[in-house]
Amino acid sequence: MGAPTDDVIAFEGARIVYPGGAVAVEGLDLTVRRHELMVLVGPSGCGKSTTLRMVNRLVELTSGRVLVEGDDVARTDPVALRRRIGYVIQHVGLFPHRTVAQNVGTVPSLLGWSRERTRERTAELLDLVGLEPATYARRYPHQLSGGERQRVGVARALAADPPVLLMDEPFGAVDPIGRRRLQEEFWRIQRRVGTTVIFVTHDVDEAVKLGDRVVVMSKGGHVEQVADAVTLLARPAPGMVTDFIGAGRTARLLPITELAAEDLAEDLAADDGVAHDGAPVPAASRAGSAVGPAPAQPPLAPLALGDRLDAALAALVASGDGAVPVHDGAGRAVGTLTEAGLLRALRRAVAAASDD
Ligand SMILES: Nc1ncnc2c1ncn2[C@@H]1O[C@H](COP(=O)(O)OP(=O)(O)OP(=O)(O)O)[C@@H](O)[C@H]1O
Repeated sequence: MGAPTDDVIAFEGARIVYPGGAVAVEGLDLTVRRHELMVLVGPSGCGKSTTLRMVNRLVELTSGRVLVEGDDVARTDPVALRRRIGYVIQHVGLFPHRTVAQNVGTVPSLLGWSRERTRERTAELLDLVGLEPATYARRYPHQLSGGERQRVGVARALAADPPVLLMDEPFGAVDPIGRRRLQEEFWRIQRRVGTTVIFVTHDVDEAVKLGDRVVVMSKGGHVEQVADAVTLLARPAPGMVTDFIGAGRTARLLPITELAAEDLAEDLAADDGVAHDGAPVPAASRAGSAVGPAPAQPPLAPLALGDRLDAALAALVASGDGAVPVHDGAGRAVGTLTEAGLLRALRRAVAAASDD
């Protein structure tokens, strides 16, 4: 291995010309930092998958270099390289005749881990992706839903604790609700495990939700902009990026911006039927947590500091009077969110991006 560096993956003038002459990636310079979740987003055919596949040598570079942990991949045995790099694709490609546990244990077994260690690791990974080992370990892929298969794919890719994980539209074939859940769970897993990830999608919402940094690509693997999600939405580069992100970009800030104390009205006397004297707010009345048939008069939905602005907007719309009580997460009332407060929060996000 090369010297440790904070750049786990480096593309240096990486160029791919496919047989037949198609220039898929013209010359890419990009680095991915340790523990970073970097998302590549761009229109169909711009070279995202090709970029990913250079890293594990599923395509060979025409010129330039790709370094993984300082090692030039062209000089690394492809089989050894792929054992060090997790790879998750849209149709996850589980082995159909092997159980979930055997699928997850594939790379550990290839690496010669003992049965005991492989079994422990498999159970740990299934837990991590939210699949109860006692229920799922012995099932076969055809006995799983699409979302469960993708979870097994993620568990398999993480099994040998690879420093790098490549994900190519991993949740693309999952229905929208399952997809949102997988995104949230994967995001939490990545924070916890700290694997360096390159994640390919053509979905801007997915990109800004997941990415520490988002790379917007255009045809030929051209990097049009690299930015954190808020900066990308608040200050997209003129031209291709602005067109690609689209007119809804301000609304896209809502699910990735958190409600802060400074967004709340100082006057806490809103007539909302909820005590503002520090009394705990029942968690069951939080937005989105209602179960069963909707009551005729839905309860107000108090928000917590740190809730995302899309939930805040929904609560404001539902409130009818344009004011929603907010608690501090421990149930202590801290103020009221009004429509003006929501706008303040959005402007705060845009202003923070401008400071970068
Ligand atoms: N095996 C191949 N042989 C020849 N050309 C290819 C091959 N694979 C991809 N290409 C071409 O290279 C370009 C980049 O393809 P790539 O799959 O990397 O794009 P992408 O951004 O991932 O697209 P999508 O979002 O549609 O998956 C495209 O013009 C594509 O037609």
